[in-house]
Amino acid sequence: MGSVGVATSHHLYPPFPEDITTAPLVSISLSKLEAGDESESKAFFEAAQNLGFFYMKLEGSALGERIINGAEALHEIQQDFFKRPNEEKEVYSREKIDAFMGYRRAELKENDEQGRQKRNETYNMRKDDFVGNVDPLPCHELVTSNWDTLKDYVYDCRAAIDLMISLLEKHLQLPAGTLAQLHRINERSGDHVRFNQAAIQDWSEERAKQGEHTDFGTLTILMNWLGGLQIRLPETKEWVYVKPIPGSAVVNLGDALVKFTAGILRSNIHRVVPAPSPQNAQVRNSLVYFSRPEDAVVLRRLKGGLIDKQPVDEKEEQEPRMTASEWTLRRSVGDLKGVYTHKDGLELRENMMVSGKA
Ligand SMILES: O=C(O)CCC(=O)C(=O)O
Ligand SMILES: [Fe+2]
Repeated sequence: MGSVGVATSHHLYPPFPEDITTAPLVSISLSKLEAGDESESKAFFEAAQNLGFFYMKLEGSALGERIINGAEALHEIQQDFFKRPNEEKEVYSREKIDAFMGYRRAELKENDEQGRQKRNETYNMRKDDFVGNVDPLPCHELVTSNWDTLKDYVYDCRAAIDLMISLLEKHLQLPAGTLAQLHRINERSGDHVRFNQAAIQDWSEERAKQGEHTDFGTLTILMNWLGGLQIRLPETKEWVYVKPIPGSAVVNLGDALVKFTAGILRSNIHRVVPAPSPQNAQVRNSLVYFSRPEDAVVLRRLKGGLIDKQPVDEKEEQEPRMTASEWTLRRSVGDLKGVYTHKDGLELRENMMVSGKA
C-alpha cells in the first residue's frame, strides 16, 4: 500500500522524558499485516497473548495513514469541544441521552485558574449512528459538522480491527468467520469513538487506583499525544508508562476476547494518571475507538481450535451468561465494576472512577 504522508502534532507538546521506565510494547506494522507477512502476524498473536497491548505502526499503510490523519483532525475537534461551556456540553450528557453514549464528567476537588471546578471529561459517540444502523442520538454541533470525518474514522478503525480479528481467528485455529460474524459492522454493537480530556492535576494515589480498569470489549485503538497511560506489568505488577509514538497507535485487547478464548488472549489492566514531567503541565486528550461484540452476542467461550484445549475452570462455569450489551452496562454503571481476568475472574471493586474506564 502506498504511503500518502502524515504529519502529527506530537512536536507541539513537551517531550516524553527519556529517563523513566516504559512499558515494553512490541511494535506491529499494519502494512506488514496487510501484506500477509507471516512473522509479523505471529508477533501480533504473541503480543495479544502475552501483554494484550502493543503499538501498531500505522505509517506506511494507506489505511494506517488515514487513521493518523483522521485522529489528528479529531484531536483538533475534541479540543474545541471540551473548551465549550459546561452547559452546552451537558445538553448531551449521558443522563440525558443514553446509558453509555454522550458526554460525561468527573469533577475533581481542585479548581482551575478561573475558580471553576476542574473536570475529567469524556464524549462517547456510537458507531451505529455513523454507520446508519439506528436513528442517531442527539449530538453536539461539532459532531454534526464533522460527521464525515467521524464516519471515516469509524470505518477506518473498523477495517484495521476486522483485519486483526481475522488474524486472531487464524491463529486460534477457528473456522474462518467465527469471530468476524460476532462483529458485523452493520449490526448493533457498543462500538464507539471516545474523546477524552483530563485536566491538569497533581498525582493522587486514590484517583490512580480508582482509574484502574480493563476494557470491556474486543479491540481498542488508542491515539495519545501525551504520556499518562500506564499498564501494570503481568509479571512484576509494576505500573509503567506507555510512551506515545508519533505515527503509531496503541492497541489493546478487551474482556470479550478473554471470554471468547477462555483466557488464551489477554486483556491487561491499565489506567490514566498525570503524564510524567515535563508533560504534566498540559491538559491531556486521547482519542479512542472501542470495538465490542454485537449487542446480542453472549460472552462465553467459543468452540473450536485452540480454545477447546483450554481447561474449563469453575469460576468460568459459575459466571452469569450475559450478552455484550448487558456486560457493558453492568460493567460500566451496574454491579460488575471491576477488573476482569480469566485466571481470577472478575475482581470487583468499589468506587471505580466512571470516567476512567471503558
Ligand atoms: O487515555 C488513554 O491513554 C487511555 C484511555 C483508556 O484506557 C480508556 O478510555 O479506556
Ligand atoms: Fe482503557
